[in-house]
Amino acid sequence: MEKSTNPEQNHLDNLFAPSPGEMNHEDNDIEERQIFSKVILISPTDDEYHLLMKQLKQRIQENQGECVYAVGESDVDVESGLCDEELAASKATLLSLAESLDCHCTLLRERPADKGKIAEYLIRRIYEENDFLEVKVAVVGNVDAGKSTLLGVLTHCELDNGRGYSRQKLFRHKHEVESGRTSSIGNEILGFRSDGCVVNKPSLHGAHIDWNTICQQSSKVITFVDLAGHEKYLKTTVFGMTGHLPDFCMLMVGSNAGIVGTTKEHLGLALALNVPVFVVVTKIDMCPSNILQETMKLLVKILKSPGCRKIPVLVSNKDDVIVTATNFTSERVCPIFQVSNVTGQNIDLLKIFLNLLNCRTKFDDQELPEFLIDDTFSVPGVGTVVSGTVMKGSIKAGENLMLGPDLLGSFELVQIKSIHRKRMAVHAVRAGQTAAFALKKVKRANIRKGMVMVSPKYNPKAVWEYKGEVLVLHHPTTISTKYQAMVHCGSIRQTASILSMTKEHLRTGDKAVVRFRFLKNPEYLRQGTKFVFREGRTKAVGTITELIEDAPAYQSHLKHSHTAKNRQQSSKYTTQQSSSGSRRGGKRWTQRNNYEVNEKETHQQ
Ligand SMILES: Nc1nc2c(ncn2[C@@H]2O[C@H](COP(=O)(O)OP(=O)(O)OP(=O)(O)O)[C@@H](O)[C@H]2O)c(=O)[nH]1
Repeated sequence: MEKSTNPEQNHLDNLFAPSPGEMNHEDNDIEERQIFSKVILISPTDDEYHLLMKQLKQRIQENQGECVYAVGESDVDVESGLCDEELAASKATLLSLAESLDCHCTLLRERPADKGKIAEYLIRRIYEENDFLEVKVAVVGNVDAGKSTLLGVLTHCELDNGRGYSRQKLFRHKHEVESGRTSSIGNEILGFRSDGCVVNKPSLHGAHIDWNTICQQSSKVITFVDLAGHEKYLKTTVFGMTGHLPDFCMLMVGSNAGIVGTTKEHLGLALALNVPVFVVVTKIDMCPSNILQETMKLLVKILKSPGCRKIPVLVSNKDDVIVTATNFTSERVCPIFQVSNVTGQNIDLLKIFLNLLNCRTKFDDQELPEFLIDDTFSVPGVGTVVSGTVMKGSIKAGENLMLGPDLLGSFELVQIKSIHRKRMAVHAVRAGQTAAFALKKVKRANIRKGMVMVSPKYNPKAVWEYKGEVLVLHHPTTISTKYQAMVHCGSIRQTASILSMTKEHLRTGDKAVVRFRFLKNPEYLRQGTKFVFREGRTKAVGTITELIEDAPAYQSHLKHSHTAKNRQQSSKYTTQQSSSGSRRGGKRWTQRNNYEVNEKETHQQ
């Protein structure tokens, strides 16, 4: 079953909203024990069928469009499992339920039980043509771990030659092609149909993969945020982890090189930001088994250490994939894959795992809109374009939103000319989706990463100061007041100074409530947001606990802001020139109107 093209069928949101009749259904007539029994699907009565439908609908809604359903398993039965005939009858009921809810039902596996078998099915919503579920995976790991290569292999469905063939398809800058080293943030997409099959196909004659086709045919799209491995690009990597709001982190380790360079740093960052991690150990085709064993031993030791407290699980077959994927968000499980990009060993297991990953954050599209900007572009013929993530509500083309804060902390009303989602023109986007907006009458030079676009009803305010609960992950000596470091919070990246703290000094491992002040301009923050505070090897993480709205903008800051604004405006001319041909501006657009995010991000250190 492919994506639904029937408009009648496509009102899935309506379909998924509980109808009043259903809510009033006499659920109590059916004993709880009965409805949760393992035999309920074999031959349900009408009432039971309706209740099963309601339960399934709820599970799918709670899990953002899909769930794994185990037939023959139940908490209320003493013994689990069904015989073949019972499983077949249960499957027929499940298929009928799934079809009524416009979902696809795919068998994941059958496993032996106390009595007979248990069958696990993936029930996934069939989305309308331009809609799909989005899951973001940040790809981190040391230089040469094989990050770009694996992404090339996964998204272009072609194996590597061990000499950089696959990564050539992904590099975004000439110097990257020459050095073989990623320096910027890049995005790649892998689409899955509602039945779990991969949509991406090998590209003919090295052509770029067609995002439009992938998105149109997919029910789930995994966006990989490929982050640089080299230490000198750490700032870019931290920005990718905080600003691109990944659901999961894929930590890559070259089996022959082991846990070296930035590997631990990247793992620590993911743990600090509470992003679930899975590990992919590459190059197993060329690694002697004793070296592979050593790498695995050290990896497991680090993951189990008190700082990580993970439960490492080596994934070596489909059963392991299903168990780890279905327990991934809730448990401390850390799946480990051993793959070869050259022979393709275990790449299929990784794809099944990715297919089962689900978006971690629950977004509310009923609230007023809020959009976080993580990049800006100047597109010839289109104008200024901003890309980022819709955090709340839904946003339509033509809508007016408040854009800000500028260097003085003000917001201005702007109109959205048009919207792209994964390079496709769409009329609207909703919470949880990434998007690019073309803006009317706004100069690119006046927009920075970390700015937001929100509903005027929020009456948005920027703050110079905030308080946060901070944990120091590493500092060579002690941190005191007046200490300055870079704050990364969402897409915000600005130096801040410590004004006060609840302890006199902070050392590695210390916790305190710290009051920060931005040095350059006020920012739009939200309570509860996580942030990273770093400078060189010093690293601290925290959560914003209080926004100090009445903190003054000192005269010196105002002056600074004015000069910065003037400088920005004078650089505008150069930026616009560069966008119309020169490569120095860093963003060259090869295709008109093709302005979705991610492709080119030039911020290097
Ligand atoms: N034999 C073998 N070679 C691999 C494998 N994976 C990657 N390589 C090779 O390893 C080299 C480095 O791979 P990259 O993908 O550029 O590594 P990276 O982690 O993206 O490196 P940065 O972009 O610098 O962070 C390339 O020459 C790849 O062809 C593998 O599984 N087996």
